[in-house]
Amino acid sequence: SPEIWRRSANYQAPIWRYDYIQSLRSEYVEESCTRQIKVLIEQVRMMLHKVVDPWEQLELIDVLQRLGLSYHFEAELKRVLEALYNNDHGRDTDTWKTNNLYATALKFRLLRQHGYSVSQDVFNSFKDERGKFKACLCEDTKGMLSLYEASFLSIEGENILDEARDFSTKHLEEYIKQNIDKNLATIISHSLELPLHWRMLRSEARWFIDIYRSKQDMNPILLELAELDFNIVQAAHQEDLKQVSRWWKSTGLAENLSFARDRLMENFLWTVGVIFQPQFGYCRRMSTKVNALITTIDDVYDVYGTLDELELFTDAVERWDINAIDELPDYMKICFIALHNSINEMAFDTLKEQGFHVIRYFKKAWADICRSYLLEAKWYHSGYTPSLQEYIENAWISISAPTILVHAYFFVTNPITKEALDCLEEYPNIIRWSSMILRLADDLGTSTDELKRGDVPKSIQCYMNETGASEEEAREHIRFLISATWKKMNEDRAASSPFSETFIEIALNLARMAQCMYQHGDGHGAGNHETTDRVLSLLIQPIP
Ligand SMILES: CC1(C)[C@@H]2CC[C@@]1(C)[C@@H](OP(=O)([O-])OP(=O)([O-])[O-])C2
Ligand SMILES: [Mg+2]
Ligand SMILES: [Mg+2]
Ligand SMILES: [Mg+2]
Ligand SMILES: [Mg+2]
Ligand SMILES: [Mg+2]
Repeated sequence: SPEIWRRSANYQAPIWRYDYIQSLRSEYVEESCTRQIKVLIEQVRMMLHKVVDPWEQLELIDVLQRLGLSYHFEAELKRVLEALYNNDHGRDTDTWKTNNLYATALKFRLLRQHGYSVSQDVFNSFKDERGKFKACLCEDTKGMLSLYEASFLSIEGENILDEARDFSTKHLEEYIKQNIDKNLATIISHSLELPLHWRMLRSEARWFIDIYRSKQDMNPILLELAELDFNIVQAAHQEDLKQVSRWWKSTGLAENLSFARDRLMENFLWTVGVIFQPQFGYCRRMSTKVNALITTIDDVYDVYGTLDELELFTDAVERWDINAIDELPDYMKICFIALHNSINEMAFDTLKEQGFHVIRYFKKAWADICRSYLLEAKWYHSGYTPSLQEYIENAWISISAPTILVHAYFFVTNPITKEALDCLEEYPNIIRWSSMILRLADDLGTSTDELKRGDVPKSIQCYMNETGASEEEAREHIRFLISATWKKMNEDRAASSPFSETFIEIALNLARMAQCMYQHGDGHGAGNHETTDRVLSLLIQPIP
C-alpha cells in the first residue's frame, strides 16, 4: 500500500523507567509501623472524644481533613457533625457565632461538605443595611480566607455566596500585595490558586503537613500521626505502582505503539488523586490499566490512525469479538487484544467475586468512547469546527471520564445493585459533571500542543470560532464553565443516589485531579516539572 503519511506528537520517552519503578522501596511497609500508628490513632480518637466546645470540634475536624487523616475517623466526624447540625435545628438559640466570620464560614463549609443542607443566609449577619458585605470585614484576613473557601460549596443561584467569593477574592488579593505576613501570604496565594474544595487530597495533605509543622498551635501528636500515615500510605501506593507497572510492560504497547504516550507513572498518579485510601489498591491498579489503555487508544485516534483504520477499530470494539480483528492493521491488533484481554479479566474478577457478569457495561463504555473518538477524527479530517455546544456534547464522553468512572464503580462496589447498574447505563449527572470538568481542564492544559501537531478543534477554539472571542477571553469562559459545573456537582452530590459515598468521592476527585494535573499546562503528556514534583513528593520521597 502507498506510504501513509501519519501525524506525530513526538511525545518524549517516559521520565520514570520500568527498572526505576521496580527499584522503589519504602521502610514504611514494615509491621512495626502498623503497631506505632495504631497507638497514635487511638490517642487522636481520645482527643476527638475529649473536645466538647463545638468550635474547637470544627477546628479539629478541619485540621484532620487537611492533614489527610480524616479517613481514620469517619464515624467520629459524622457523629460530631450530626450533633452540631441537630443542635442547631433543635434549640432556637442562635448557635451560629453571628459576629465571627471565620467560625461561621468554617461551620458552613464543613456541614455542606458532609452533605448537610445549610442556608447561605447564615452570612446575612455580615452584610450592611445596603445588603453588601461590611467593608470592615476586610481587616479580618482569616475570616476572609474562611469565607472564600466556604463560597466554593455553593450551588447554582446562591448570589450571597457568589458575592462572598468576589468580595473575599478581592480583599485576599489586596492582602497579598501588602505583603504583611509571609506565612499567611503563602497560605492565601495557595488558596487563590485553587480553593480547598477543588484540590487533590494527597497533594493538599503533603503541602499542609509542612505548613502545620510551623504553626504555633501545632499539636505534636497530630503532626507525628500525619507524617507517619502519609509515609505508610505512600508505601502502599508504591506496591500498587510496581504491580501495575509489570502489567504495562507485559502488554508491549509502549514498544509496539511507539507513537503513543508511554506514561505509566502519570496514569497511576491519576488513580492516587481519585482514591488514595490504602485498602483500595485493587481500584488503583485496575484504574491505571484503564487509564493506560485510554491514553494509548486516544493517541491511535488523535495522532496515528487513518480514518479507514479508525472505522475498523471502532467496529471491532463495538462487536467486542476477538475474531473481528483480522482486517485490522498489526498495531491495532495488538492494541485491541491488550484491551480485550485486560477488560475481560476485570469482568472475570467481578464474576468470581459477585456472581455478576458485567462485561456489557465495560463494553458499552468502550464502544461509547471509541465512537466519540471517531466523530472527532471525522471532524478533524474534514476540517469541521463544531459549535461549543456540539463539541461538548461529544467531548464529555471522549475525555474518558465516563469510561474511567463506570469501571471504577465495579472496582469499589460490593454488592453491585441493579438500581445502580440501570443508572450507570445512561451516565448519571455526577459522572457528567465530573467529565465536563475533566474535559474543560484538559482542553485548557493540552489544546495548544494538540493543535500544533494537528487535532480536532477543542472547546477554546470552538468558542473562539463561534463568538469571535480572543484566546484569552475563550480561556476565561472555559474557567467560568468549570466553576459553574462545580455548582451542579455540589448540588447533585448532595442529592440521594444509588451510589456509595466512596464512588461519589471518586467522581469528585477525578474532577479535582484534572484541575491539579492541568494547573500549569499539560501535566500528563508533556510531563512538566509540576507533575514531576508531584510524583516525587507523593510517590517517591517519604516525609523525613
Ligand atoms: C487521562 C486522560 C484525561 C485521558 C487519556 C489521557 C488524558 C490525560 C487525556 O489525554 P488527551 O489527549 O488530552 O485527551 P483528548 O484531549 O485527546 O480527549 C484523555
Ligand atoms: Mg512512546
Ligand atoms: Mg488526545
Ligand atoms: Mg482525543
Ligand atoms: Mg486534550
Ligand atoms: Mg519526622
